[in-house]
Amino acid sequence: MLEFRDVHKTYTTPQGPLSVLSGVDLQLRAGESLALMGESGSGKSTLLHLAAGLDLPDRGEVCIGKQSLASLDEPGRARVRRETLGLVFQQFHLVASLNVADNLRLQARLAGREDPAWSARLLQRLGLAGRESHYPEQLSGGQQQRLAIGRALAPRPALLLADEPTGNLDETTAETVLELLLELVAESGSSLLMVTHSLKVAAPLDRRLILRRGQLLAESAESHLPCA
Ligand SMILES: Nc1ncnc2c1ncn2[C@@H]1O[C@H](COP(=O)(O)OP(=O)(O)OP(=O)(O)O)[C@@H](O)[C@H]1O
Repeated sequence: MLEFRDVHKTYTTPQGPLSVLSGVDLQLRAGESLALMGESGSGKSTLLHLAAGLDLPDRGEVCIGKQSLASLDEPGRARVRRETLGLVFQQFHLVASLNVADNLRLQARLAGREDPAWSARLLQRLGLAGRESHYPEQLSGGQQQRLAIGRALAPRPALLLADEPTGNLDETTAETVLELLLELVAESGSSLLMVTHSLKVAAPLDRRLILRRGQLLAESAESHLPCA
């Protein structure tokens, strides 16, 4: 579903080149869920941006399905994002001028895959049935993030990319939102790549990988590393 092959990424900064990823290999199979962990600044968001084709590697290849993202032009990558990916970020990025029902159907409409029965089920499962005509500002933080998750999953994307999706929520709300996210990802049949700082958040996912010094390590390898 998603593959990184020997991916390198270096940013140019006023202080000189900053190498963030140096030889990342990753395979995520259809229906699989993977937590991407690592210290602040280790490159997790960079990796997620490359997976979404929002940025390109300096070396190596990122493929979604059999499609190499670097072989597409920007409109081609935008099409892959629209048709194949769901994105959820720490900030909810809801459209303030659209009500709950219209926010929910936005992504599915853009992907050309509206499914009223699935949308109605999502609304129910998100606890937002009856709130269709409300606007984002009338919802709590947890409700807004549930809506953002529902919007991303409305087209049943092959892959959901989530960057700290519960990072802006209090602990209790975060737990219920995460549980719901995992249930709906399973129902939708999507693969999941989720960035998180939290071992507790990562625990229920199929696999956990840690980004450290530009490379991906299996969770168990972390404890065998020499001191930094
Ligand atoms: N556009 C950019 N130009 C220059 N440096 C960047 C750019 N984007 C990120 N960086 C740097 O690359 C490194 C990795 O950043 P990234 O945001 O991927 O880390 P992260 O693991 O997601 O961090 P956090 O957990 O704090 O969100 C950081 O040192 C950051 O300052």
